[in-house]
Amino acid sequence: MKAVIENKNTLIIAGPGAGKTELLAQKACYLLETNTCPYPKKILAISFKRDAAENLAERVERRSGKEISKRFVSKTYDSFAKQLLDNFLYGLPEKYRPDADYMIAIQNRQQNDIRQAFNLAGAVSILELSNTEYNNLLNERLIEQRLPLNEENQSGLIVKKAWDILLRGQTPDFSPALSFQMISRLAEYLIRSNPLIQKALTQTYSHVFLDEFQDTTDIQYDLLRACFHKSSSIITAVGDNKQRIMLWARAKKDVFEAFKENFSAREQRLIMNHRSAPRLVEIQKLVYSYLNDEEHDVKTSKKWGETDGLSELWLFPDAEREAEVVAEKINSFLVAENLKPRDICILVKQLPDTYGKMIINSLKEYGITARNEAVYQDFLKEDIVKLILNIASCALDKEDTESWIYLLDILKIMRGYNSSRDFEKLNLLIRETKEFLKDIYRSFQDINSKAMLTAVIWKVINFLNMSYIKGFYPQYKQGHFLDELINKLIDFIWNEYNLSNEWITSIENLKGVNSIPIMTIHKSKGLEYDTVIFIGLEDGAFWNYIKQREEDTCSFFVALSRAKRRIVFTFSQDRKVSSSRYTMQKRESIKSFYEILSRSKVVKEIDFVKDSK
Ligand SMILES: Nc1ncnc2c1ncn2[C@@H]1O[C@H](COP(=O)(O)OP(=O)(O)OP(=O)(O)O)[C@@H](O)[C@H]1O
Repeated sequence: MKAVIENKNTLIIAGPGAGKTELLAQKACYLLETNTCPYPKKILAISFKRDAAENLAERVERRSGKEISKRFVSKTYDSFAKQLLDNFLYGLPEKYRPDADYMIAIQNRQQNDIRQAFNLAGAVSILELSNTEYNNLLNERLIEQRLPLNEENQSGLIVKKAWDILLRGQTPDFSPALSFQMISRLAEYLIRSNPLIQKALTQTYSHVFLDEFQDTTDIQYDLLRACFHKSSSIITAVGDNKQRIMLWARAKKDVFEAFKENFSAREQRLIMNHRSAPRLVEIQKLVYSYLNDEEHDVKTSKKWGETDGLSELWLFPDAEREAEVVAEKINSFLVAENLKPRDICILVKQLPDTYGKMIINSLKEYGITARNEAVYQDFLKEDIVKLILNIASCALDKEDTESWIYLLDILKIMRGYNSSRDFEKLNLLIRETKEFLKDIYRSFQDINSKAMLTAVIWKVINFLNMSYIKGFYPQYKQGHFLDELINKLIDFIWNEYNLSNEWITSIENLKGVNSIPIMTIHKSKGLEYDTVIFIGLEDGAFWNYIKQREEDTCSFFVALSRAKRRIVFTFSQDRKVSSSRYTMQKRESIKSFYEILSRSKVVKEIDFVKDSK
């Protein structure tokens, strides 16, 4: 409770399942309902992933209602930085002002865009480097320095020239493209050069929440400092340094210490684990002390009995046998234990398609679907995707009241209607929407081609009205992102329809209601499942363990701590991983993980190798 009502800059450090996210939700409700965040000021919450930002906003809305929670603004770091840049583009000095139509350079494309920009900038000597050195250098060099860049030496000039090309493009065919890291650098420079924007920001947000603070990068930290250092905004950061698995993505190693010092933040600790059953917490404690040295007393929730929690290690001769057994066991979890597909998660260190392929096929024999969630995770959290899918759901299924309420709430706010005043308008809106949904229902029945599905989706968008959409969701104002999302949505729905031949099922399957998610540990951060099956606790999966022992152990910890009641690890003696020529798997370099499992005395080993002989 103390952490909820504390009204000073605070750093809350706590382990997995301690309720860090929950605490932020409770704190938001407390601040808004008691007017400690005085009207019309707002709370800004910044998370790393879209689903985390969304999850937090939903928790606040459920408790305090839609009206009050309008003053709770939950964003990702990327969207926060991008919105600052887009809203105040002209506040940037001309030299660093991007073309207003810049595109987002993402993942593989980012590497190519940046490489091309450097090539165009004439970095001939850099071209002699190896591919990895080259990419590292380019990715680092562009963003390592605060702006403006030092242009006094030759290499600084090349970096600046590459920035110029990425900011404004180069004729004939190189379009302006910025990575999110570049956007954050620009946003930070913008705030630093415009004290009035910084003032407006701190006057808008009386409180700022930072989730998963251990993953904050140096660039994001710079941006936070530029925005809120020495301001009246009160910051609450929550995190766990044992879940620090983003060092490869430039997470700032000393971010806790820096925050305490720069923002005079007080540290508080939570010692509960509300999530995991006691036996699983026993294993977590051992990993914790392996990472930490300090003894740590974690309390578990009273909802569990003392001996609750199951952990098993399954050993296999090869990945085929592994797939058979995993599918058979999952089937029995669903049937005998009455679990739902979304109660189970298949986790992998990386390459979900490679590690999950055979399991997906074996599960099909039981009529169970599993899918690589990376493809859908962020996409399904996009506002426009959720809205269109909800419209499709309530058009196709009259009983779906949840989607109907969701849709009506958004339409009301989009059109600026007030529930207690605009009675007539609201009635008309309800009638119009019902008619429209009937029409959409009929249109769905006639669809027999992708072109017809496209026409129906556009009918929905036109009903919503493009300018209302862009007004309501400012993230879609700039660039081609909205069009890309709509095209992708049409592709996905059409694929699902070709598999099930039934519209309601297609929409449900796309939402993932009926499938078991397969994901990497990175993607599982902040999530929780009754049962977690970690596939491939092998040297091959932790191939860089020797060089990044601490980060990999943190990954192991994150995987372990996603489970509420049961965690299973698999080891297969033979597994083909596409990037390697060798198929024999070992568990020598990660033997400390196995020692921890064995020392905990709660992990049951089941040897399917013997069974197979
Ligand atoms: N005070 C509480 N009482 C009961 N249950 C709680 C409480 N706080 C959190 N929980 C529940 O415990 C689980 C974990 O909470 P939450 O996701 O907030 O933890 P976290 O500290 O953010 O975890 P992680 O760092 O592992 O992602 C959730 O199911 C949540 O609903």
